[in-house]
Amino acid sequence: MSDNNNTSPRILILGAGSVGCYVGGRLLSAGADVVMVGRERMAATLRDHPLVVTDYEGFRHETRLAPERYQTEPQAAAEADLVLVTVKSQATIDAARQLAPHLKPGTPVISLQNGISNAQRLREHLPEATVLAGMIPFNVLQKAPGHFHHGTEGHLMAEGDPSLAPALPWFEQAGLALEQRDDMHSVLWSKLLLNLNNPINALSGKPLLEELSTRDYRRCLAMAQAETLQLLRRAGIPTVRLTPLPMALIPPLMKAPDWLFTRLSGTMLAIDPIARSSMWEDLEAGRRTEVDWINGEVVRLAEQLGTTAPVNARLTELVHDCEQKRREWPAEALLMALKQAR
Ligand SMILES: NC(=O)C1=CN([C@@H]2O[C@H](COP(=O)(O)OP(=O)(O)OC[C@H]3O[C@@H](n4cnc5c(N)ncnc54)[C@H](OP(=O)(O)O)[C@@H]3O)[C@@H](O)[C@H]2O)C=CC1
Ligand SMILES: CC(C)(CO)C(=O)C(=O)O
Repeated sequence: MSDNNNTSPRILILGAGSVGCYVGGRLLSAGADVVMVGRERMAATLRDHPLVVTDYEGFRHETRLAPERYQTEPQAAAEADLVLVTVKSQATIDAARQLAPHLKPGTPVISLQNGISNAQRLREHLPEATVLAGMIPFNVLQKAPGHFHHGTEGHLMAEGDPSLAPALPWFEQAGLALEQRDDMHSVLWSKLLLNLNNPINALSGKPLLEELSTRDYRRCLAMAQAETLQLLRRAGIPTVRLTPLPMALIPPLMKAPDWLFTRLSGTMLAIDPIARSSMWEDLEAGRRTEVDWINGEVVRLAEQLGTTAPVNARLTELVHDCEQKRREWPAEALLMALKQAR
């Protein structure tokens, strides 16, 4: 039972796939006024199945969605008091173009996406909205049709703005506290350091837990992260701690032998054994991936600094190759390919 006596602002989620349905389902569990906008494929799933949201701490909420709660056209954005954009980075510009004709001026729009530049790209196409960068740290897995499971720890973050005030209690009550930050650029780069595992996970073809339990895959990740940390230092971009360990200590942890890694990694390895990265899901579905907005951001940062990022550039190429022709990379072969790139 909600102890929030206020009327919920209308929260519209644009691009309701894994993250959008999970966040939407949690907000609905608190009684918030949520409309999700996504594809007919997902709308059909949610007509046939209840929306179930669960988390690693035992939370479960199940609801039969009224048809108006999951729509396939963006017109409902006209009534929105807050928009959460949860499309993949390759779909950001299209999403902005779809929102633009409908939004009331000043509507807060949070990019709840991976990558560095999504909020800026939304801002360019939504000049009258209040676009805020956001960050979702945890893994969401569609365990069964319509069942979205939040498998790892961490809480939502977004750029602070007074326009968020009416929505924040609803996030809190939904168990999805949203922390307002004034250092989102650092937060996004720190999340990106973790997302450098996405291409390695996608290329491995293995669940996250199995991939991260393989030292040579972790060595690949350490190489990509060390290259990025060096560039961030040169660019004067500080990192923030999103895991129990400071970001700078993650590459040495990744390189550790299995017995030491298992002992030191603690909650970082508390991952559902079937969970995969969102990039693996794109490759599996034959879709273009987000690699240009993950490793590609590192390559662009290097270019701005007048240098190169060969490990991240090679990972980008390998993922693009896999988008054309699917193959799985054994750990040793991937490590060799990255060492040759340096
Ligand atoms: N999944 C995860 O565990 C995590 C994901 N993230 C990040 O969150 C973001 C969302 O990821 P995720 O939820 O996995 O992605 P999904 O692909 O599961 O969800 C996005 C959905 O939006 C749909 N879509 C795209 N464009 C539009 C549009 N214009 N109108 C309506 N629907 C649209 C997509 O359909 P279609 O595919 O047909 O285009 C897809 O169904 C990404 O940036 C990701 O990196 C962050 C942390 C964890
Ligand atoms: C949570 C995490 C890091 C899981 O890989 C992710 O962001 C993703 O899959 O895109």
